[in-house]
Amino acid sequence: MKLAQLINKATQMTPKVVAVAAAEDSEVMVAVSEAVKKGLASFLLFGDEEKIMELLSVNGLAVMEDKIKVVQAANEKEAAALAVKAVSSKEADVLMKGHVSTATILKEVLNKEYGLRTGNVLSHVAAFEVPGYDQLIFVTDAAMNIEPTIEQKVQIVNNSVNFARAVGVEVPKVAPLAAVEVVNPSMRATVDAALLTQMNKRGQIKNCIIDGPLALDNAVSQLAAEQKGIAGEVAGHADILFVPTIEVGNVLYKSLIYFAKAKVGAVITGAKAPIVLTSRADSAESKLNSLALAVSAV
Ligand SMILES: CCCC(=O)OP(=O)(O)O
Repeated sequence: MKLAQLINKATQMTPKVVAVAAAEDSEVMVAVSEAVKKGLASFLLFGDEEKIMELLSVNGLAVMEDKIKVVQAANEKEAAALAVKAVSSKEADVLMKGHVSTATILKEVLNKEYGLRTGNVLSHVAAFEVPGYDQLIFVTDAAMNIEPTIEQKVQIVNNSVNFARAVGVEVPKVAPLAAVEVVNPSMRATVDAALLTQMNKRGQIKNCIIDGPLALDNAVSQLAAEQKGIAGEVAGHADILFVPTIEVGNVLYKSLIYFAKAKVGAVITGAKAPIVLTSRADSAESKLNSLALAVSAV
């Protein structure tokens, strides 16, 4: 499955309404314009009305009653709050981060009064198309959970498995990553990886195959796995790379983009609605890929 195929698939679904927080960003507006032209979604754009109108016209679009509405917000925080409220009141199906920091939008998402919490752990999942690697590879969690407990890790795995299944990977192979492939009691990532593996074997984590700890090389390269004598169904064929901390995930996310020239789409799952959450520095293409992923997962 390629990201372009996901966009095609998403255009065949019932168009969804997306609420964008701080839409006054050129890359966001290119993605919005492409999504409208492809019939992927319609948009509620919250933010600096003057700048948004300017960017709409640069992209050959205007306010259209049924496709694009613009709502003025005084600042990033207000834009985020209004966009979140639009989703919680069911005016919109999907929330999208515009030119606002991850912390600001997530604070509104977690607001007790009007936020999008469900009682589950919310977590970030990114789908990468890496040149030279012939399948989509998912990374979780690069943006939300800092240093999750084992209970949170179980929910993060479940969120990523549900998401991968929603976009077409029926039984995802999950590699909990660590620096080594054996359990070392002084390396928490290896202990938690072994627990996740055993919980999967005993049916406590379903709909996927988990095997770890694995290092990144033997999770994604059969050759590396063979050279290190690592066998199993996941080694060399991982669909989901489960990272132990946000630092590992964020560095892996940005390394894949800047060094490996990967394409990406990314969302937050586990909330009442999918949340498109890419880096502010990500391209319009990444934002469009993320919209397609979010629409496919609603
Ligand atoms: C991986 C997406 C979260 C992130 O790092 O966002 P910013 O680069 O906008 O801080």
